[in-house]
Amino acid sequence: MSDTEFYSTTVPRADTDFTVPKRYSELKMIGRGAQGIVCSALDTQYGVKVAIKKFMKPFQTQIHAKRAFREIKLMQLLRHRNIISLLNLFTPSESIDGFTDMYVVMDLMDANLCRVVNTQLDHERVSYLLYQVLCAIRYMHSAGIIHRDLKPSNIVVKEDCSLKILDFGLARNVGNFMMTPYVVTRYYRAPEVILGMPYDEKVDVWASGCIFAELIKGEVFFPGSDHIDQWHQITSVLGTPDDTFIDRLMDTVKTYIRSKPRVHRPTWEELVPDHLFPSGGPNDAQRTREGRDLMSRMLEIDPLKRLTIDQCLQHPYVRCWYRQEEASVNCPETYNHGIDEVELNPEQWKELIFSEVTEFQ
Ligand SMILES: CNC(=O)CN1CCC(Nc2nccc(-c3cnc4ccccn34)n2)CC1
Repeated sequence: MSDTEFYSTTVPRADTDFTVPKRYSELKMIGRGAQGIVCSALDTQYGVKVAIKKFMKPFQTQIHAKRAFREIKLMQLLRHRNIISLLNLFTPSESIDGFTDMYVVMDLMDANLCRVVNTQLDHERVSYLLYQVLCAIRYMHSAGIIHRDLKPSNIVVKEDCSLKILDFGLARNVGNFMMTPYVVTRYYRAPEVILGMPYDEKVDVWASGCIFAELIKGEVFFPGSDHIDQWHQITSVLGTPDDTFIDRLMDTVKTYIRSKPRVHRPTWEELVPDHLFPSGGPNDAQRTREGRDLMSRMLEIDPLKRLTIDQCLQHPYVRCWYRQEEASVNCPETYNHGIDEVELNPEQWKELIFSEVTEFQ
């Protein structure tokens, strides 16, 4: 173990203590993720606030271990201003025998996007938030990663409107059942994922479009109560898709959709009328036209008609923020998805994760 001195502190309201290097002080609980408790802390070495997430026995089950290992591998691989970064990774355990807890240190942000969606934001802020989501997703795609589970609760922001994506979505082939009693949010799932069709990067454009619409409307755009209802919400709002899309579906799904009454396609002016958009500014009317146009091209049911991430970034509504270093930079390495397929027993996961933690620097 490095020469770091550790100390244990009980965190108020958290049902566990944190054993961390002395440099981290003033620990306060700020949230509870799927894998563990998160605290804010002061890093006295650099005089900055950080977030520290504790993983308890991350190797206990295949699901927990895969998710923990994938998270620390991806946090090290993806270096982009709009993706949460790994500042430190440690365990107080001196040897693998005593290894139980792992801690991840990240830059601290002020709130997640859920906090922001029901506030009145001007076009400046909405377009800047959307631009940053698109930059983060484009960068992940350049590393060969499709998020597939983008939603406001795993996006965090600061007062200055800077934004970071907190997690890296679903592993490619792991079924999305969750061992923990966490509700899976389907509001942002693309039609092709709901209908079990082949999917690609466009699923993240759909989710970004849903988040954009939610920022404007101030509530979830397609609030499905379950898997099937999610499809009803989408078709009741956007109308039934045309045959070019339905013809590509599996026969059972094709029959089901054709059995439903056709829903007429409303105009986007009807779907998101002017009064939902920011107004009062000198060019708000123009910005509203641009915003509605981009939203309509991101929320195309047929992925073949939906904009690509790069086309979104070139759209007038967000192009005003365009800078090469964030909007067209590519990840130097691609993610090895083999990690998601490997099946190890808890002891092997324990060794793999322990070596990842102790080798971190
Ligand atoms: C609606 N609730 C909030 O906005 C509470 N926020 C959540 C974000 C947090 N800031 C932050 N900054 C960096 C990483 C994480 C974080 C990383 N994982 C989790 C899990 C749950 C809660 C927070 N996190 N969180 C500050 C309090």
